[in-house]
Amino acid sequence: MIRIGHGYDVHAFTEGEHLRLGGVDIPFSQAFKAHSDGDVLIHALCDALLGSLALGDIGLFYPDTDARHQGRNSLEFLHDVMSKVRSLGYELNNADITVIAQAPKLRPFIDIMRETLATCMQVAVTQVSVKATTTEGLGPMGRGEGVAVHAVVIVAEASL
Ligand SMILES: Nc1ccn([C@@H]2O[C@H](COP(=O)(O)O)[C@@H](O)[C@H]2O)c(=O)n1
Ligand SMILES: C[C@@]1(CO)OP(=O)(O)OP(=O)(O)OC[C@H]1O
Repeated sequence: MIRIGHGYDVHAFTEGEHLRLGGVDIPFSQAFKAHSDGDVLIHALCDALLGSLALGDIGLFYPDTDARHQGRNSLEFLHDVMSKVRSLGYELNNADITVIAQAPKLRPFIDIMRETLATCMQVAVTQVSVKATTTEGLGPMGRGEGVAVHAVVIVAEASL
């Protein structure tokens, strides 16, 4: 059986010197406001993986009321979520992720994000797509108030 999952997350900007996106530190004039490291891309990806198996969402497993998650590297959430997926007998077929950000320009960082995510999930880099788009200046992302991410995954039952 194959199953599809979708995840969506938004984080606002606050003072800082880089953005953590897809497990990569991207130089920028601001950072993400969050309880963890604020990696909005990984949060959306975790929600897509959890959603694909109707397991709930990231806040259910890693609540922002738990001090253990304060400042935590979101790659650890992703690694743990993939373990849950595999423990139920599923493997990731592919993930397609769209980052909505007016700035910074993400193109130079796309491939290292793909490699970082693929390594964390123990899949091939060809199974992980990351794309970026602006909103042509429209809305909160267009005004540079933060970043939104959509993630879609297909998971498939692992063959015996
Ligand atoms: N933060 C971003 C946003 C976009 N890109 C790249 O630019 C292309 C054009 O973006 P539009 O929003 O004008 O369609 C887009 O396809 C991305 O390749 C980017 O690198 N970083
Ligand atoms: C990741 C968690 C936990 O540290 O906090 P944040 O980094 O604030 O991220 P968010 O996507 O708002 O919610 C999930 C939280 O449980």
